[in-house]
Amino acid sequence: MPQLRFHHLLLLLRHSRRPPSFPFSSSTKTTPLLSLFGSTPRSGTMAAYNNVAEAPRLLFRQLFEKDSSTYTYLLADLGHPDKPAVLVDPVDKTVNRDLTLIKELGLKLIYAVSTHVHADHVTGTGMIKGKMQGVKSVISKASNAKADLLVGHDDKIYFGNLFLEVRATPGHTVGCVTYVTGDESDQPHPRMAFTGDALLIRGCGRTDFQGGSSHQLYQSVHSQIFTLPDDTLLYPAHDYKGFTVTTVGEEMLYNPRLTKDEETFKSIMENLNLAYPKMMDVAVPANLAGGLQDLKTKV
Ligand SMILES: N[C@@H](CCC(=O)N[C@@H](CSS)C(=O)NCC(=O)O)C(=O)O
Ligand SMILES: [Fe+2]
Repeated sequence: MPQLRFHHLLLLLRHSRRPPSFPFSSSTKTTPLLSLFGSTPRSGTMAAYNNVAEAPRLLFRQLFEKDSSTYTYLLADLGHPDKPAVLVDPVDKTVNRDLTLIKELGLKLIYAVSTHVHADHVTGTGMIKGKMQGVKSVISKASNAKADLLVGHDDKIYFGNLFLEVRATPGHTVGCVTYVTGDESDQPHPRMAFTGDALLIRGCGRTDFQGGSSHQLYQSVHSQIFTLPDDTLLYPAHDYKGFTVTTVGEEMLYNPRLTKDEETFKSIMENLNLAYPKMMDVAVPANLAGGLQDLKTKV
């Protein structure tokens, strides 16, 4: 590694300023994107840079449940003294793993949030409430499910100075919502959207049960997700092909269903011929009731 000189540092700082499309702050403070996601800089250059940068504010983890191929997302505001955290779409089978991680990271879980009434697995929200005091479950009012907080379009769910903005995206189910990250701190981060099953990577949720409608889903994605900035990171509730993340720009170019006109989309959706999820008869009633509560096993 060549010796780092003062003008190299200046160059690094200039090139790492946030792109103009990053939302939520007019601050010109520098924030290295790598460190936002917890990566440890290894090179001397990055270490030197890190010495002059602030600690990342947003903690983000993508967690996976293999039987239902479900993603659970952990977000926390590390800039707040309590480190308040939110879990999006926890699964009953992986609640212990998730709560252990939350404890190890010293976070205070305040919300366990669902994107919709899942048909393929039982939500972990009810179980979490029984295991960790003070956690509130959240789902959309339109889902007709039980939870502590019933949210609607444009509501904001705050954790510290960060929040999730609720966007109604019905079509896979009547009550589906997408949660979009927002920030009232002076440290901007890339915008992220948790799309549930409204938008899957190079796909979308099926529309053949739970009040599904291919017309509604098409309108929801085009009006509420494809209108976000192109560089918005999209995180779905499931992936069956090994993908982890996509962007609005990428899906608007390459989604094989949602790039078509609405009539073609409807015809694709009518001909998916998917078997019903194996857990559907157990999962839907349990999730409408807020998830099964198992108070016996504590982490
Ligand atoms: N085989 C799985 C269920 C697969 C499935 O139906 N996935 C849903 C999301 S969970 S409600 C879906 O919308 N899939 C769309 C697609 O194109 O795959 C099981 O038995 O659990
Ligand atoms: Fe679903």
